[in-house]
Formats: sequence, structure tokens, C-alpha cells
Amino acid sequence: MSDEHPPQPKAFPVSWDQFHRDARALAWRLSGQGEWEAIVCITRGGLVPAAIVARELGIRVIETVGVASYHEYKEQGSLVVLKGVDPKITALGGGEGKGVLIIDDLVDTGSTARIVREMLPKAHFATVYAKPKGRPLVDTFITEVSQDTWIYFPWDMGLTFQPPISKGTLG
Ligand SMILES: O=P(O)(O)OC[C@H]1O[C@H](OP(=O)(O)OP(=O)(O)O)[C@H](O)[C@@H]1O
Ligand SMILES: Nc1nc2[nH]cnc2c(=O)[nH]1
Ligand SMILES: [Mg+2]
Repeated sequence: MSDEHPPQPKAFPVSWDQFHRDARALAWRLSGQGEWEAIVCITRGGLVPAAIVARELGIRVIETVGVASYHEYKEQGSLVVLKGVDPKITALGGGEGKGVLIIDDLVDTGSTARIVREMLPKAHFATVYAKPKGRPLVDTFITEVSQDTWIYFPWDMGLTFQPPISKGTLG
């Protein structure tokens, strides 16, 4: 979590099963909305839903775009594009990305989505989860969570011992 994403009071942990179901639901929703020539996934979180959507929709041209918080590399603040989109993909749809599907795991403040949308203004932007601030940036998503919720993805988690309820601090 960064300054832009201060600690959130609510937690929304997502298991692999649930993520697979939600990503597949996203593919179902997208399947009724057109034909896609290529997927551009936003690394790293977009890699997993992109694989699932690509499998379901039979899309075999997959490109990545890498965006990271600048503070991970230097100072706090804005986002930095670590890897842009291949010009062959940018050229699709007359250079504006029509027919391209952009995939990410979630949209939160919308900062990442805004940068990638500028690269491919006519592409369709899809995420599995969306928070209210970022929602206007997304064309299709599956589940909305509140702005004060932090989503925990299965690739960031591991199995840990849970103390019995009777030994816990609550109750
Ligand atoms: O709407 P925003 O406020 O921009 O936040 C959303 C972005 O944040 C997360 O990626 P992160 O930059 O943490 O990198 P990662 O995908 O490599 O985990 C997430 O995967 C989205 O790409
Ligand atoms: N894992 C995770 N990364 C994020 N990046 C921005 N918001 C979130 C979130 O809720 N969960
Ligand atoms: Mg990401």
C-alpha cells in the first residue's frame, strides 16, 4: 500500500477459486460485446485475468504494458511506464486501439487506467474488480468494492495458522 493507497480498514480476500470464477464471469460478459484482436494486460496484476480471458475468448495475441508507482523506484508521487505497448498493437484500429481489450485485475483510484487509456483511447478497458473512484475509467468489470476496502489477491497470500476463535482477542 502506498500514500495513494493508505491502509484500508476493510479487507476483501480473494481465493484462487473465486478469482477464477470472477475472471471467467468477466470473459462471459465480454463475449457479448464484440470481437477482440488482441489483449493488452497491465502487469503484473493483469497477467492472471488476461490468461483466463484469453483462454475463454480464444485470443492469442497478448501484449503487456508495465506501470508502477514511481516511489518504488525513486520518490513518491506519480506513476512511471516501465514498458510501453508494442507499436504494432498501438497501430490497431487506426492507431487508437479499436478492437483491443485492456485487462487489469482491479481499478482503484483510476491513475493506472488513465495512463493506459491515453495510449489506446478506443480500446475496451476491463477489470475484475472496481472501486468507485476508478469505476468511470472502466468499460466492463464484475464486482465493485468500496473505496475503503483492500483487495487481497491469492498470489499475494499464503496459508497461515489461524488461532481458535476461543483464543482470539475478540469476544
Ligand atoms: O487504480 P489505481 O489506483 O492506479 O490502482 C490499480 C492498480 O494497482 C495495482 O497494481 P500495482 O501498481 O500495485 O502493481 P502490480 O500490478 O504489479 O501489483 C493493480 O493491479 C492495478 O494495476
Ligand atoms: N492488492 C491490491 N492492490 C491494489 N492496488 C490498488 N488497490 C489495490 C487493492 O485493493 N489491492
Ligand atoms: Mg497492477
